[in-house]
Amino acid sequence: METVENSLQADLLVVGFGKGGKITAGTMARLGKRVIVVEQSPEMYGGTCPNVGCVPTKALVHRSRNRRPSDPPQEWYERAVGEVHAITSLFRKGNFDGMDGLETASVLTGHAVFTGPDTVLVDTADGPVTVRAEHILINTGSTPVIPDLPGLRTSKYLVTSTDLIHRPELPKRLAIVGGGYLGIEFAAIYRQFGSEVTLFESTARILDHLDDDVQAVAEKILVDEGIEIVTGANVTGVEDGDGEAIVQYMHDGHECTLAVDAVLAAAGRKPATEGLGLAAAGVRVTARGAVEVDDHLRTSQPHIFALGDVNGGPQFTYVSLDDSRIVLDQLRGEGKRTTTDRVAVPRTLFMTPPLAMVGLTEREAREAGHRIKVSSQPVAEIIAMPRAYVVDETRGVMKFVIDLDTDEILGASLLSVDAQELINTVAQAMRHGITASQLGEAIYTHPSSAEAFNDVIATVVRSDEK
Ligand SMILES: Cc1cc2nc3c(=O)[nH]c(=O)nc-3n(C[C@H](O)[C@H](O)[C@H](O)COP(=O)(O)OP(=O)(O)OC[C@H]3O[C@@H](n4cnc5c(N)ncnc54)[C@H](O)[C@@H]3O)c2cc1C
Ligand SMILES: NC(=O)c1ccc[n+]([C@@H]2O[C@H](COP(=O)([O-])OP(=O)(O)OC[C@H]3O[C@@H](n4cnc5c(N)ncnc54)[C@H](O)[C@@H]3O)[C@@H](O)[C@H]2O)c1
Repeated sequence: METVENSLQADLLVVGFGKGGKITAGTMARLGKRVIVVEQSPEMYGGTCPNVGCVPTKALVHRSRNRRPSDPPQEWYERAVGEVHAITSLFRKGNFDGMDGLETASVLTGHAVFTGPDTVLVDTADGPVTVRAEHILINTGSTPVIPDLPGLRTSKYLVTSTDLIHRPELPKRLAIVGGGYLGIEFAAIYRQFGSEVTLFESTARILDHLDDDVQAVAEKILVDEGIEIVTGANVTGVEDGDGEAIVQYMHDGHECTLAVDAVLAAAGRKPATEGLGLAAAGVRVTARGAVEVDDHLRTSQPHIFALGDVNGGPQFTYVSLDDSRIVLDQLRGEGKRTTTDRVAVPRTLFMTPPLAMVGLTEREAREAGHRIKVSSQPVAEIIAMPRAYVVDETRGVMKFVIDLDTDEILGASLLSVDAQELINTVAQAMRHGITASQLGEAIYTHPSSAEAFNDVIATVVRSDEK
């Protein structure tokens, strides 16, 4: 790297050590390009996912499920938090070493701000450093939305997901504002560790995008685990009391209150563009605060790209990873790959059992004008899948939405043990035109979860056939 009076010159500068930037940076450095990755926090090498997102939360899901009713909640939780920190430290170090150890790459720790279209000022512990680069990637991720409710933002009981997973004290009573991915996952985790959990969701029901049949099974699992779910909730404020917070809300026309030890904000995450100096770089943002990009993830400045949550796309680690494929195709490939190439992008909400989805729901398929048939079975009734009984997890349902005329798999909702793995097989089938019959009549190992497809796809519960 060429250094002149606290300034550095690079071929590629990555602002934010997220997934997509990391993969692009590593690939370009291995090709001999001079690469600098800037990360504002030494606790965040590798970004959200390995430090405070996917990895620690799924490690907590696992540890919460291992707790027996006789295990003391606080002790068990504190040990789990310690174990999870050991995992994230290992991954963080791996991320730093894996990048900084490359011959032509270095990691610079400090907050970055654009000062021009090709320059960024980094506030490092050793003083400011200016980095100039030919290409720049914005990969700064997202930050939690804290709803603007009276008393919430200033409450000393307010926590973000990051705050909560770092605390060794298990909240005895936890209120969660927002019943999306994060809210439901945290509700399930903390309930299983022994907290009393109340989930407030403003829409009329949780998991509203799901078909009624799957939604009902998922909600029942959460309720049976002891999670209090308040839907159509209008949280009107939070007041700090003596050693507790009082959550105020309207429900069914009544003013209600709930005393809790912590209030988790789980009302979505917004692209991290504030204070980045994007105006100085001539990079436009959308009305929702995301970096504006085209299908190739180029910003309004052609040499600057934005990857991951910051570009306003779906907020998943594997989407940030796929963003890196698009950007790498621009930097060293044919430049053909776009975000519109994506087909059948699966999603998993890690409640227990996990809820995984891909493609269209039954409702969406009908709205799109397909003549369909629906194949579905409760997990407990899938004779071809003894694994559910083997691992003692027979809750859930599997559902496929199939085009009646072409046998194309239009979508699937799998609420079952191993669904986070199974959904990838379904998505791959959808991408490559494998029909429902072919997926349903394939040979699978035994006893496994995939063999459920043999039974479920053959079990047609509804059809538009006249
Ligand atoms: C609790 C939780 C659980 C999740 N679980 C899952 C899951 O199971 N599966 C899944 O696919 N997704 C999950 N997600 C979403 C996933 O973590 C994100 O979509 C993904 O990490 C986004 O990656 P990214 O590449 O956009 O950047 P990030 O990984 O968010 O990295 C951005 C980095 O930029 C740094 N940064 C920001 N501003 C600056 C600046 N000005 N200067 C220098 N550095 C800066 C930040 O410190 C951060 O390290 C979860 C998210 C959360 C919060
Ligand atoms: N397993 C995973 O892949 C996973 C896990 C966690 C988070 N994530 C990602 O992180 C992102 C953020 O997750 P999230 O759950 O915070 O966002 P989300 O957008 O999934 O859900 C937010 C929920 O909060 C509700 N809400 C908003 N304001 C409210 C209010 N004032 N009162 C009550 N409810 C309110 C919304 O109706 C919505 O249901 C998601 O987009 C997701 O992609 C992914």
